[in-house]
Amino acid sequence: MNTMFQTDGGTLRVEGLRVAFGALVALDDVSWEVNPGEILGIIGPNGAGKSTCYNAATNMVQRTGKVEIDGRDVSTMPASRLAALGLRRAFQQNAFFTHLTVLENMIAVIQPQHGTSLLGTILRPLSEHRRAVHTRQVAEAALKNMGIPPEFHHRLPGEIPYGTQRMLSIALANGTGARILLLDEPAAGLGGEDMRELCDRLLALRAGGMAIVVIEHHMDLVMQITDRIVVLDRGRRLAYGTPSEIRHDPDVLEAYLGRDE
Ligand SMILES: Nc1ncnc2c1ncn2[C@@H]1O[C@H](COP(=O)(O)OP(=O)(O)OP(=O)(O)O)[C@@H](O)[C@H]1O
Repeated sequence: MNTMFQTDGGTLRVEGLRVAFGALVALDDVSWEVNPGEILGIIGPNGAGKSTCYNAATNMVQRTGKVEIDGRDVSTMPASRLAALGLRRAFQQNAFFTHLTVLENMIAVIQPQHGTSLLGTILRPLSEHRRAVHTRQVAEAALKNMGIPPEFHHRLPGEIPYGTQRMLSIALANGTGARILLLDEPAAGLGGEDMRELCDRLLALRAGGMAIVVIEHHMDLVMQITDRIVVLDRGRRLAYGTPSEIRHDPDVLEAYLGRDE
């Protein structure tokens, strides 16, 4: 196994999440957890509350309920500090700096941990130069780990194939130091070969110890790679279990899997 994938994964646990937008209860008493080396799937019909779950878990929306990382209550911690604890989120829309190359995007993301400073460049130019070279190497390795080959590193994100763009958005969320990754429909718009590539990469991240949560509409992918699944329906947790348990759950079959979507 590629040791670059090794990570000190974390445990994210949410308990009794509740979010209301006026009279609409978008999330009602929802609990789940994901541990190092696990993939948790969140599924449900449109409007079931999946994205709101992420917003609630990352303290980006007003809610009640509890969020814990490694047993520590982080319910009131700002989203930026959660990122420093290793909780990272990749959005469904590929969010890149469109005028920077693929490599520059990666460097921008990892700069806080590995980067150079203006003052340092003026006062200690040689050591800052070494740091810049090191940052670039770390960025190149992070891109290669997500299957983004060197020939794309100097292109703009909009110029690389769509499947590779999806990998780039995961690589950027991962950056360095990610321990828990929240992915929003990572397979959206992907074809067969790209889908297989995505599965392989996610399984490699899991094998390296990362805790991963995926919101996903592609049932094949969810059933294939997840350890546990949360099924949401109209803001409530309809079922929670292994793929096999979910596949045979009568409530799930009736409410979601049985529908033509
Ligand atoms: N900021 C908001 N203000 C008002 N209502 C909202 C807001 N965000 C979400 N909702 C509502 O909350 C419910 C849950 O939305 P959410 O986006 O979490 O669903 P979802 O399961 O992610 O759906 P999809 O699969 O379509 O992305 C929906 O009824 C949605 O319209």
